[in-house]
Amino acid sequence: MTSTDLSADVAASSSSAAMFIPAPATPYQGDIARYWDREARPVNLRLGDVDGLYHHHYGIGDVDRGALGDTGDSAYEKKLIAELHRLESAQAELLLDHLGPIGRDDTLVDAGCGRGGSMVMAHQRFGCRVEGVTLSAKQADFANQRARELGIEDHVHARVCDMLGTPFETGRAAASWNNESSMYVDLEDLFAEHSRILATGGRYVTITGCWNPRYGQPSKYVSQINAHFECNIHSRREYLRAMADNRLVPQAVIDLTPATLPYWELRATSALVTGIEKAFINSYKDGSFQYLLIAADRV
Ligand SMILES: C[S@@+](CC[C@H](N)C(=O)[O-])C[C@H]1O[C@@H](n2cnc3c(N)ncnc32)[C@H](O)[C@@H]1O
Ligand SMILES: CC(C)=CCC/C(C)=C/COP(=O)(O)OP(=O)(O)O
Ligand SMILES: [Mg+2]
Repeated sequence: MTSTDLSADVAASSSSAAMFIPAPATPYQGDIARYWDREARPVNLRLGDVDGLYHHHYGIGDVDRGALGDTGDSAYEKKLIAELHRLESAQAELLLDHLGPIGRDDTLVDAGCGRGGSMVMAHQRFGCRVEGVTLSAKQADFANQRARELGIEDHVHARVCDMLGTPFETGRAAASWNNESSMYVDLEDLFAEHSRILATGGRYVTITGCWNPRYGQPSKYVSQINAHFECNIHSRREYLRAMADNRLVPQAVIDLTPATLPYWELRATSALVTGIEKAFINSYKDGSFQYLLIAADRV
């Protein structure tokens, strides 16, 4: 498969001046586009500055207390930022681990690509082409600028586009994913589109926060997270049902809740707190909210 095979949108360009920005499909999507256009939280930008990989997702894994050193140390906050960033990159590595065997000639699709950190990591690991979509022109510009700086703009490209209606050809993507971006869309519509673009035998992966049906209904903490990000968190049941409806058969379902708690406990001690930390910690601890990885085969 060549890099141009996947995209029917020949007019798309990585140059921001030439970027075609479609009108939002719904008023809600207009709100979300504005939200991410305006977003500039230090907890995201300062972490990205550590090594140039800019993420808008959370971290997993144990905190390396040795690397953090003494809280009284003048370099402590800088080390804390580096540690939070390391855990966020570990999260993206885990997602990439579940994409299956990917060749240099393959194309991957990042649905809701943000500033493009996961796309860069995917290209660096597999040497393949990665196409990202986001509602935010600012984020797409940022991701394309980073790709140019790294000299990988011929392989990594972001565009402003609704993930529910992409310009990608049917049945050509080797793998696709949502990294903390599926809570902005209807899951039946989302998985219908992934199912359309994926090759038969291709792999879909999501890492997401979802409410736990065992708790009963979305807890007050889940409602706080929804309000904070203007999103609509789905239940674990909805994910599995919508996948089954759309020829996506789960191969792995991993509860990452215990693995993400150390990230949140550490972040809550940082000067970069945003105020949402307690809602995540409380909802993970009371069992109303789960951090989940689901990897599914397109059959
Ligand atoms: C929390 S950020 C995650 C970014 C990225 N996946 C990461 O891990 O860094 C959510 C992203 O979803 C995107 N998004 C939300 N709804 C979308 C839609 N309908 N189509 C395309 N992107 C969407 C936003 O523009 C934003 O880039
Ligand atoms: C797991 C859930 C429910 C995620 C909601 C989507 C979201 C906003 C993710 C993190 O983005 P970010 O990195 O911009 O957020 P923050 O500024 O809090 O780090
Ligand atoms: Mg963040």
